[in-house]
Amino acid sequence: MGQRRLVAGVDSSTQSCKVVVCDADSGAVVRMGRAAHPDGTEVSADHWWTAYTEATADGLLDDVEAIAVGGQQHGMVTLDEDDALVRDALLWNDTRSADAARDLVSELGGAQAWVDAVDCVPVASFTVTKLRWLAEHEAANARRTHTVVLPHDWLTGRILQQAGGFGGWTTDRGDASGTCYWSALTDDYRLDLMERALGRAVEVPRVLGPAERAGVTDSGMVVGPGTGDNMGAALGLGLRPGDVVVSLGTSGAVFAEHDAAVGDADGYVAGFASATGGHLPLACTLNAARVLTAGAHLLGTDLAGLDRLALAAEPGADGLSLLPYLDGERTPNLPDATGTLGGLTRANATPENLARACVEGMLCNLANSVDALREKGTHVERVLMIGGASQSAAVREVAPRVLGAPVVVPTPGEYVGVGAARQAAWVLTGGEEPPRWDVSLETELEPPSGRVDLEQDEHVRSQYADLQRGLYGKR
Ligand SMILES: Nc1ncnc2c1ncn2[C@@H]1O[C@H](COP(=O)(O)OP(=O)(O)O)[C@@H](O)[C@H]1O
Ligand SMILES: O=C(CO)[C@@H](O)[C@H](O)COP(=O)(O)O
Repeated sequence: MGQRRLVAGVDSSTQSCKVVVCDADSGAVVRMGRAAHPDGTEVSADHWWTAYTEATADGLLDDVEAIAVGGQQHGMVTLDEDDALVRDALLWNDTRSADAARDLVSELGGAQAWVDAVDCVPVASFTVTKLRWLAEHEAANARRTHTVVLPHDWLTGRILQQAGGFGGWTTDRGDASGTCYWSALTDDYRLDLMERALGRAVEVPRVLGPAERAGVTDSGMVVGPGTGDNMGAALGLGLRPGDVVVSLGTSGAVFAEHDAAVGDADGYVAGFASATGGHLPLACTLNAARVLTAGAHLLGTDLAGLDRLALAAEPGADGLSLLPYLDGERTPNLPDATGTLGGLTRANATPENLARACVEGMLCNLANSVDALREKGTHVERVLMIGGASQSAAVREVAPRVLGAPVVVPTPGEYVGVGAARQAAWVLTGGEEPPRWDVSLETELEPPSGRVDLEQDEHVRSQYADLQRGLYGKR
């Protein structure tokens, strides 16, 4: 038998850094490490390096031949001419650039003009809006900025700076497409849009091909291009036509592989690029798994307790609905919104109903994103549900009903990390396609089809939609 070859994938996400070491042929996870990131929407990139170092301590990367990094998308990492950090990174969930987003949209001539340019409508999450905020609020930092990179670009470069082999900053199509100054329509930068935001164009990372090397360390470890975390998850899951991913991490992300741009001037679906050379239309909420932790906290219980309570309530929580905009919201674009509990009466004011409303509210918000993808021509044959909150029993009960599609839960795993590792294996072995790695399923959940069930499910969606419309006048 030939010797086993090892590759590693990193998921440097909002809440933590997870590193998986996989068998390059089969994708089997051999070992893994993790470390926490600090909370907050403004974080020094140095923390990501500290967490990566901690997660890979004690020889985790021994004998690893190639590595790639998947990272939280959009974060603005500013570097001076010596590549030192100018300021803390502003993350995807930092909403201070909401006014900048509005200004940029109107200055270019409206949402359609942005869709024509980069297939995305800027919202506070996107890097271009953070650059405008920097120019308007921190002129000295804006002037010191020589290069702008994304979280995964920074960690990839830092690995090479530390271990030898750094040849300049790099990125990939997937993550670059989340800046709004790189276009998946033309596969090229739109530095005029960066200049519009920041007042001048600065250095940007070189965009590598899907299986191109970012570098090789002194010890001979190949470093892949890496990608955004959602593009990494798509690679890790090996999506087939009809698959739509609903990822319930800090963010709620809904996406599918596509062979063409989507062009959504309503701004629900962003026209991102995939890590394999195609498109990855994606709708993303700021509020997902942490709605459940907040709900549990409110009820004085833990996540298992929240599950028990939610499962003891009837669908629709006896009329109680939650608009889950606890951290503001991005999809729909309501950066200043807060959470709203609607339909509260003395009769329905129970812990069970409140727990149910948290689960249903989080999922109704994401169901709107699934519908937006459907409206843009995505065929939804089944939903692949991943991310921390996919482990919740109540989420598993409610998801197929509210999303209106069969839901499969892959065997629990770090799919962003596995996707990055699959990219690393691809870079190592070459070839037109990434290596075939099988994904096993833990469970398949069919939506109930009885008349009463369907009426209940429709009711859950419509009471949520009524509350939303009443307060904000839109989906
Ligand atoms: N059984 C569970 N029920 C609900 N939420 C869970 C459960 N297990 C983990 N989570 C939540 O999942 C989140 C982490 O998921 P993850 O996909 O790793 O997020 P991220 O990639 O954004 O860091 C945390 O907010 C955690 O509370
Ligand atoms: O902004 C987006 C996608 O557009 C988020 O999905 C981030 O990429 C962060 O993801 P998680 O930390 O929740 O995995």
